[in-house]
Amino acid sequence: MGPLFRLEGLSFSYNPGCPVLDELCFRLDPGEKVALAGPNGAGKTTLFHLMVGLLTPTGGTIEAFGAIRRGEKDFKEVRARAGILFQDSDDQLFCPTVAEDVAFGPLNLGKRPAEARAIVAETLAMLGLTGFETRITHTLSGGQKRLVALATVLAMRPDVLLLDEPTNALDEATESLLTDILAGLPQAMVVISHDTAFLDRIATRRVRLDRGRLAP
Ligand SMILES: Nc1ncnc2c1ncn2[C@@H]1O[C@H](COP(=O)(O)OP(=O)(O)OP(=O)(O)O)[C@@H](O)[C@H]1O
Repeated sequence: MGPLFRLEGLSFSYNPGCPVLDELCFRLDPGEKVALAGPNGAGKTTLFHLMVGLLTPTGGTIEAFGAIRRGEKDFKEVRARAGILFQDSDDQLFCPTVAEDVAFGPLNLGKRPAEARAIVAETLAMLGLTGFETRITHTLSGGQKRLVALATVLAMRPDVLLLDEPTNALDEATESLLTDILAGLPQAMVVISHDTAFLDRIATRRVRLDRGRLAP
C-alpha cells in the first residue's frame, strides 16, 4: 500500500514574505504514529489545517489516499477519511448534547439514525464516557470536553488521525486512559504534543518542524 499522505515542497504563508512552511516534505505510511514537535508558532497546527484543506498552500502538492488534492471537493473526501482533533475543544463541539455532537459526523457521512446511535454508544464506551449521552456539552470539564472531542473524531472511523495536543487539560488517570486507547488504535496518526512521556509510549517516529521545514 502507498502512503496515506505525501506532501512535496509544501509552502504556506499567512502574510506575503513571511513563510510559515517553506517547501516542506512529509510522508505518512499506514500504521505509523508520528510525533510532530517544534517550537511554539513553528506552524504545526497550520500544517494540519493544510493537510485537510482548511487552508490552501501557496506552493507544493498534497497527495492524500493515493490522489493529488487541490480543490474543495477533493478535500471534502480527505476530511471524511482524516479526522482532526482541534487544539481547542470548543472549536470541535457545537451541539447542545454529547450524543448530538458525536452523532453529527456519522449522520453527515450518511449513516442512518439507529446506526449513528450505535456508533455513539460504542465510541463513548471506548473512551469511558458511557452515560454521557445527554450531558450538556458546554458544562463539561476541560478534560471531559477533550475526550468528547476525540469521540466526535473517532465516531467517523477515520483512516488517519491528526491530533493537536490531545493530552492538554487531562489529569493523570485520563491521560493514561487516552494513551492506552491511542496506542491500541490501528489507524495511522500524527500527534502534535510537547508531552514527552506520552510520546515515548505511542510514537513510532518523531519529526520536528522548525523554520518551515521538517527534520527527524
Ligand atoms: N490566522 C492566522 N493569521 C495570521 N497568522 C497566523 C494565523 N494563525 C497562525 N498564525 C501564525 O502562524 C505561525 C504558526 O502558527 P501555528 O499555530 O501553526 O503554530 P504551532 O506550531 O501550532 O504553535 P503552538 O505550538 O504554539 O500551538 C505563528 O507565527 C502564528 O502566529
